[in-house]
Amino acid sequence: MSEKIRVTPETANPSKPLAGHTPMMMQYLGIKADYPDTLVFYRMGDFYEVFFADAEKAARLLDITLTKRGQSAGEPVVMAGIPFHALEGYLAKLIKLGESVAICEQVGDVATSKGPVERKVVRVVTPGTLTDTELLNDKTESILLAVHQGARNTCGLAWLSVTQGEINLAHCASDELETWLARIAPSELLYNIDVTPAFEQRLKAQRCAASARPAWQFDPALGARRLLEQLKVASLASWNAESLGEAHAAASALLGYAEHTQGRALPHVQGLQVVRSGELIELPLTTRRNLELTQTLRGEDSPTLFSLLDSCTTGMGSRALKSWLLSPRRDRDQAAARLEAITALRSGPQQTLRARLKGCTDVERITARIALRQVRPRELIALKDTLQKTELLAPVDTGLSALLTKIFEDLQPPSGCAELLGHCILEEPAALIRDGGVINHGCDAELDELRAIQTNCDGFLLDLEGREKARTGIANLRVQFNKVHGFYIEVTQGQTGKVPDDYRRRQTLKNAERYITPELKAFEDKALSAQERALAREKWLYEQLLDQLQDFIPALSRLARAIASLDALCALAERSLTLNWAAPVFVREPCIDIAQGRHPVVEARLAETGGGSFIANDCQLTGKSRMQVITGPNMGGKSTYMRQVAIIVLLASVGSYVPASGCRLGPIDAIHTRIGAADDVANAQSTFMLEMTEAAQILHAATPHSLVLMDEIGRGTSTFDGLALAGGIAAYLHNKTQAFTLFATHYFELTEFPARHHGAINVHVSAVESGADIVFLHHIEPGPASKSYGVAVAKLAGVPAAVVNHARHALNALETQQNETRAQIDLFAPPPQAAAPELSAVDKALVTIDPDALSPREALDALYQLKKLSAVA
Ligand SMILES: Nc1ncnc2c1ncn2[C@@H]1O[C@H](COP(=O)(O)OP(=O)(O)OP(=O)(O)O)[C@@H](O)[C@H]1O
Repeated sequence: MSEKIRVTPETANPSKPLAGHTPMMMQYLGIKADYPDTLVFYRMGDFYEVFFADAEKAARLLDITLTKRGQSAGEPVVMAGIPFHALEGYLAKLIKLGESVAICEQVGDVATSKGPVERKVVRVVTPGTLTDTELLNDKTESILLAVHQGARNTCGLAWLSVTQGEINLAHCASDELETWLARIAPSELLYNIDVTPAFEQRLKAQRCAASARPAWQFDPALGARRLLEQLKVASLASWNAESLGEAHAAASALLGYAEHTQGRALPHVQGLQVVRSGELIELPLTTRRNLELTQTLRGEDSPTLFSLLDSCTTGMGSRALKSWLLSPRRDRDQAAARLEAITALRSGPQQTLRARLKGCTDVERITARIALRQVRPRELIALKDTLQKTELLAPVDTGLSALLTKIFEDLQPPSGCAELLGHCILEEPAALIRDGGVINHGCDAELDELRAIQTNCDGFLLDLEGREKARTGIANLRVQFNKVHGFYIEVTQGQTGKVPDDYRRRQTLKNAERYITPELKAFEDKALSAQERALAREKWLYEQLLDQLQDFIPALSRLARAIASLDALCALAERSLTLNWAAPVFVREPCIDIAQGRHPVVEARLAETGGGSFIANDCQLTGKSRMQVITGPNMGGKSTYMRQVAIIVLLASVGSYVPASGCRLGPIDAIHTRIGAADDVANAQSTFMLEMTEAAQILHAATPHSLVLMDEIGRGTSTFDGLALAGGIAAYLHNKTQAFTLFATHYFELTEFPARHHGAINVHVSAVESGADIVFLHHIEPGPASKSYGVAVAKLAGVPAAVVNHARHALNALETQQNETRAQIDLFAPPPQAAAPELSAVDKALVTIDPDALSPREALDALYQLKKLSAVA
């Protein structure tokens, strides 16, 4: 019965006058006017309905049927609906598509209301403010970010995950915005409607939902006030956050929007963190992508560095580990503390602890849901079990680790919380409080009594039946119940003469009469209302329990953080043991000194597929020898080697053990990568343009403390162009930037670079020829590669023999020709100074004139002479 229905402009536009609409449509349109850009799900009985333009959109996105019913203001009402119990599934689909949904529930009393029952939007579900377990990914935060475009090319940022308890603030230069967005990875972002079109364009280019909010919401003074109220403090001084006016403006919009979506304040958000440029090691988006930190180049979750590392037993641990991996700090205090903790855990306790952590519920998200009063009964039981479990997480031998000592201090479950939950909630409660069957027996006398009435019902009726049979002498008398008529005593027609006076007729059937007595009526009133009253009582008691639980929120948040950190540290300890990793050593002098390093993901894949063992390689970059020019055949292992160096540097900076037999690491401020080239068609950038844009960004941003990976720069254009550019870029990195650089290239000419640049050396990946075939040894050796083996690799790849033969002949011919005509080109010579231009006749004449030695007459002559010369020129 799907019928294609068009929405007329009249009904599509809810701002039109409401006159002429049915009362219900008036109510709907009134609510919709407050949510013009959001799908409104309007509760009607067992369905959520969407109307008019929303209905068209929902029908299209959700593949549900569009229908037309009745009339309102002379127009058919176009609508689509979903059953209320299937809400989660439809929400998940819409959120994935970047849509937001306002959930409008019936809040008034159906029995007493005149006209449509009162309805209200109770929450707005948006991609960046998710709290439902079913909609959230266990291992990823859903982050809401507000961006404020400030004066003088600065931006204020404020972000949070509604299921965490912390607000983050930052200021950044406008041109660093994309780097920050890559780091924060928001699911939804908000910006001031008054931003410049160019700025808006940059925000919209992000792959997340972005919406413009009214300018007044980005008010610094309002933001500062909101922060103080939220954190319940008198000043932001202890975070050094007083002067971050632009971030305050962003925080104002952020908190306003988050509260608006939840329909209430966020009492669990009580932490603040100020993230400052320069505190973190830069990991630009290209680096995250190229190193496949959390996503493969094809956009999958595995195999990545994170999927390899993440042996956490809880979602909280996985999320903490991911955030550690993506935000290593430049100062190494945090990394050193983690390293110390991992070392202590490796010596034994990690196994016991991991076994005990297994099965811990998501305390962090449940805590947020308690604060937002959305928690479900079964989550509370899971929380109780976890609290009892954490009591078992007695401090292990923490060695000298201050971090572990602190974690064990915070692991104490809040006293009385588990007991309260055990006392109040049934061990196996119903899924939703609205169904009843949640509150424990013995928790509330009134509820127990109401439940007793229901339980004792059968006994009472049997007893009454027995007594009435004896009183009336009617042997086949029955006491029964049906939904329409309630309780009754049924007497067959032949026996009605024996019925006593206090029997009142309720219903006459063909063969029987049905009666009620005062005693049965009194019981009926009590029994029927008992069920309803018990349900209402349970709901009320649940609300009371939520009130009581609010006091535990700070302690529960602390506990959640402690479990998350312990789990992440245990996972890193386990990985280091299983994968045979070593502890890095931090040193002050500039260096990246790796002994027998491996690429952990390639190594794991080789082990999995039985593809042979991984060949470990050293890498030494020091203050004096900062650049390696890496040559060797395709498939030889250049990219793998470069990536493994970056991954080892990153892991060490996070505080993890590393896949090597040893690693000494000096200070690092960034990891830049320029690897591979895929056309960014979406942004209309050609391969070469993209390559040069990325290279330019690196040349501007890198410092002597940065690690730079350059893989085959210049190959996107003609050989000469590419070679010349590659040479220029290498020289700039070597002379100006002085970053630690791994420079892989197929241009053999670049192997001459180290001869002219004292900070660079040649290395190559080894391969040997056996007949016409090639064997890769994947070993990094000093010196340049002797040849490129491109044709041999093509043969290996299955290129037809005829093509390979043709190529081999052509190659020989080309090499001979080149040797004969090779002119010595000095690729790395500085560009010549522009030759001094020749002097013009006027200039030459001017040189001969000495104004102080001329008489007025001579000066006039000279002037005429100059005019004449300039006319000739
Ligand atoms: N050290 C190693 N030990 C074992 N196998 C390796 C090693 N390095 C690389 N390999 C294997 O060789 C394959 C090719 O490596 P890689 O992509 O690094 O080569 P490449 O020299 O960068 O090639 P190209 O120049 O074509 O990009 C890898 O997928 C991996 O399977």
